[in-house]
Amino acid sequence: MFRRLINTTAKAFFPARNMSTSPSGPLLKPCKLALIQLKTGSDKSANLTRACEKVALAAKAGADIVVLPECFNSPYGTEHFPKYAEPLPSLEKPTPPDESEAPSYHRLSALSKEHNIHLVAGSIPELEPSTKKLYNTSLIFSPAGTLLGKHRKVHLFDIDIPGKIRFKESEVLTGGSEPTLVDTPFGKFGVGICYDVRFPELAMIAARRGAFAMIYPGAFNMTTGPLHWELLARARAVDNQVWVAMCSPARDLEGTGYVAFGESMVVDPNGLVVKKAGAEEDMVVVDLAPEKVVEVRSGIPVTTQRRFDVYPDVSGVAGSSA
Ligand SMILES: O=C(O)CCC(=O)C(=O)O
Repeated sequence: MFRRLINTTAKAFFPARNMSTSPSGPLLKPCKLALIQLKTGSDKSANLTRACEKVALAAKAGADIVVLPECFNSPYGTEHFPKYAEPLPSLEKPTPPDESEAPSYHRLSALSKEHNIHLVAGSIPELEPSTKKLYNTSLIFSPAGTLLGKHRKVHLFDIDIPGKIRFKESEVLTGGSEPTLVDTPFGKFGVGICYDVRFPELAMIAARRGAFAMIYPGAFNMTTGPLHWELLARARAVDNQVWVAMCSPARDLEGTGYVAFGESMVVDPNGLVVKKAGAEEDMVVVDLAPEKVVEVRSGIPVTTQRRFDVYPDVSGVAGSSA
């Protein structure tokens, strides 16, 4: 039953037209990727303005794809999500609500268009007007400012480590129900949000459907950040022989709220950290070379050695080349 559900979801989400991979590999041309490790506060408009300024700098540095962190337009906390949430369009219903209702959407769309970049716009709290449900949502824009993808965080961050950290997103949020794969002229990439990185399936599904990278806006904390942030990024990269990008807010030890870990990073398809930020506001810029995925997969050919006769293929494309 579980297997059937996954396969159905994956097939529904990744239509056949998205299934081919170029003979040259999943990254079709050189790509400059920039992660903005942003300092955020409680003023939504100020957060957006700061994000716009930093994205402009990334574009000036030649970035093709720019990534913002999880919950970059609000403080991170269940008490804040309802107050900051906005209705957002979807691929199925692309007409956006008015600017007064969805200011973040309009500013981010204009931003990607102004700088002619692909923008993985971190995540923001979303209100679904028809159900009144709230989601933690990443919008992905094309250089024309159109919506290319929308990822609703699938795995909600519900943890309790006594004496260290308790967080329960499910008190107010609903989990998304689809993996996300975005098609661009560079090739395809998958998107997950923060806690999603702990679940290898989303990255496996994306990689086996032809992705060259997984991009995770995230906001780990001072307990699980040192434990697992880098380990998980490297694990997803080496499992799938793809690039992995993790983009965090800056660490703010002076505030009174949730303290994000920082250390945004890009990991290569060999699982090596190529570049990593510290705790402060920063920008990580990395050139992704098209030959890297091909080279790593040809040297260690796990992508062709899988045994789907022994275990199921969660991507629903057994026999695929990734
Ligand atoms: O998985 C973790 O340790 C942190 C996850 C998290 O902070 C989040 O999902 O927002």
